[in-house]
Amino acid sequence: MKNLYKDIIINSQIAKTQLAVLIDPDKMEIKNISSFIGKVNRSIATHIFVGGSEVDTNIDEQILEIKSHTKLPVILFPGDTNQISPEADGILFLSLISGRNPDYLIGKHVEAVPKLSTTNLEILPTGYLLVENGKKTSVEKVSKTTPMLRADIDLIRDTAKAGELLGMKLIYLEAGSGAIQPIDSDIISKVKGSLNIPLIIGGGIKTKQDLNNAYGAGADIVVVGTAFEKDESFFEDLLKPEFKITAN
Ligand SMILES: CC(C)=CCC/C(C)=C/CC/C(C)=C/CC/C(C)=C/COP(=O)(O)OP(=O)(O)O
Ligand SMILES: O=P(O)(O)OC[C@@H](O)CO
Ligand SMILES: [Mg+2]
Repeated sequence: MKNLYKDIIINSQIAKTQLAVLIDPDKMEIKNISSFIGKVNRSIATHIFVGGSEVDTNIDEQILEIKSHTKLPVILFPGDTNQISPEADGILFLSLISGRNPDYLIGKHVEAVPKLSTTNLEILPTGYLLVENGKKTSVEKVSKTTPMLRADIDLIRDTAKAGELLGMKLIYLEAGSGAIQPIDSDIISKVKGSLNIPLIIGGGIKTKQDLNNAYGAGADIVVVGTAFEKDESFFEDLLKPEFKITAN
């Protein structure tokens, strides 16, 4: 049994860099998992997230294959209830608090309960906020919600804080998969400044500079998916132990 949340808190307290590699099961062939995970293992990655806005693949089989090649924790990042797998270690139990679609605020969660009750997944209640990035994202389409405006920083901060006050254990600021502009540093630092729980940042992070900006502004965990899908050589920039975060 892993202590996923406890470890995230400890790592945040000791300022250990936490990087989650996002695997979208529809974009990963089972035969390529072993080599991909080899690269993940040699990098500074601390977590593997598995999920997508829409997924058709047999996710159990993929997770078993991932777990046979790594000791890193595997956490579900589900766009829907069909992505719940008992083979993972935990699940980001996302509530899309930037939107006002009841299905994504509480509906899917009620639906998920019977499935979750037959698993040992560690549940990580997560307030999930979608912020505009310059193009329409899959999450926006699937959830039929509007992202928050980048200029509405105080509203983003207050929405994240409301999530914490409701008892959520993590806040995830999402620019959207393949975002043109990742979440701005000033949004990250303002949100982080008001929170007492860890902050996850994702969407459009594709360079070391983007990573440094996010960590420097206060991200506890950064999520990278598309950049590795497009070019696995990005892992070479993130090899341990050489990689060091340089805060701005
Ligand atoms: C409670 C359960 C089981 C599910 C929660 C359902 C909720 C509220 C989801 C939040 C909204 C949502 C659709 C999140 C998806 C997050 C995700 C994994 C995005 C990654 O998107 P990609 O699938 O990579 O998009 P592209 O295909 O465009 O790259
Ligand atoms: O695919 P990228 O752009 O890295 O985004 C990761 C994640 O935040 C998407 O939901
Ligand atoms: Mg994607």
